[in-house]
Amino acid sequence: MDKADSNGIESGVFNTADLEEVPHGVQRQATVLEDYQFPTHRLQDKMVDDSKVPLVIVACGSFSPITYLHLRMFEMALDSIREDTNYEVIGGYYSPVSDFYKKKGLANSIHRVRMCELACERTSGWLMVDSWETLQPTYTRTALVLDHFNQELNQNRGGIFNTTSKSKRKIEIMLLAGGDLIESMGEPDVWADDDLHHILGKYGCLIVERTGSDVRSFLLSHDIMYEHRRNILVIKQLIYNDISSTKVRLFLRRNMSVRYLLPNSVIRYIKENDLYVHETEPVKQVLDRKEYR
Ligand SMILES: Nc1ncnc2c1ncn2[C@@H]1O[C@H](COP(=O)(O)OP(=O)(O)OP(=O)(O)O)[C@@H](O)[C@H]1O
Ligand SMILES: NC(=O)c1ccc[n+]([C@@H]2O[C@H](COP(=O)(O)O)[C@@H](O)[C@H]2O)c1
Repeated sequence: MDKADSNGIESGVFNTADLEEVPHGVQRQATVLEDYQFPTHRLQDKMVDDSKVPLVIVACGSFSPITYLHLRMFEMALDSIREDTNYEVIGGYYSPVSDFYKKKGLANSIHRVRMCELACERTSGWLMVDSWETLQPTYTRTALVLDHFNQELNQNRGGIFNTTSKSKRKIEIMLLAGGDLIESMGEPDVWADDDLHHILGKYGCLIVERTGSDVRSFLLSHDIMYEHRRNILVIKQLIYNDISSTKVRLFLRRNMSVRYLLPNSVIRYIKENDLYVHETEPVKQVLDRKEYR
């Protein structure tokens, strides 16, 4: 079997996503904690290649709204992992941040989770959304979000079966993030040092380079990042994609087209629920952000 085919996610096992316009039921997440169940409907339950290390990728963020860039990040990660590592990717999750994060432009989490669900179910064959973070009574730090995934995957499920289904192995978990999120780790009072050691030491990070930012120099300059550099994989964007949720929100407010920036199903959901059009995020602030300079 060709190496590229040895991963279930790439071999077609997961490539069964319907086309966007084909109506079909979309797996829905709980909206209250009592009903919560960890989503596993697209999680590979058995290794394809025992010589590899099983890996689940988790992307934390606002996703207000989710765009094609957020979807592409996972595909770029998959390519880099196949090329440069010995991991077998067995699943990918979005974990939208809770409403307590109180960032500008954050639509209600029920909407953000739903938009991620539509995007995953209608455009991907392997991505899922976990609403656990949004259902917590307070804001949850990213280190604890990764612990939740570890609890679900390794403690509650006991890991993943090897090819013969006779024994189970521990699943590794890595945080997928853009260069800007990583650079925020160098800003004072945003991340606790203990959390950074926990995230980078116990788990690891896949960093998608962002246009105009030099992630490698940043990693070199940051002591904690440098210490854990072997757990960090920098993913080069070979086709630059800089779709911005902030700008999408601005376009919606100005009644401009956002087609081909995000899936049609998400655009339809935004229109149906009248999202973002009445926002008051200052336009100057939107355009002043570092990435637009
Ligand atoms: N242009 C980009 N290149 C690489 N990664 C990106 C880019 N834009 C966003 N990301 C990454 O996507 C993830 C989710 O981002 P998030 O939704 O929190 O912010 P955002 O996409 O910058 O949106 P907003 O405009 O609302 O701040 C983060 O890890 C972020 O670093
Ligand atoms: N201390 C922390 O755990 C910490 C700090 C900043 C951002 N984050 C996370 O990063 C993600 C993106 O945040 P921003 O949109 O602010 O870049 C969110 O999921 C947020 O929870 C975590």
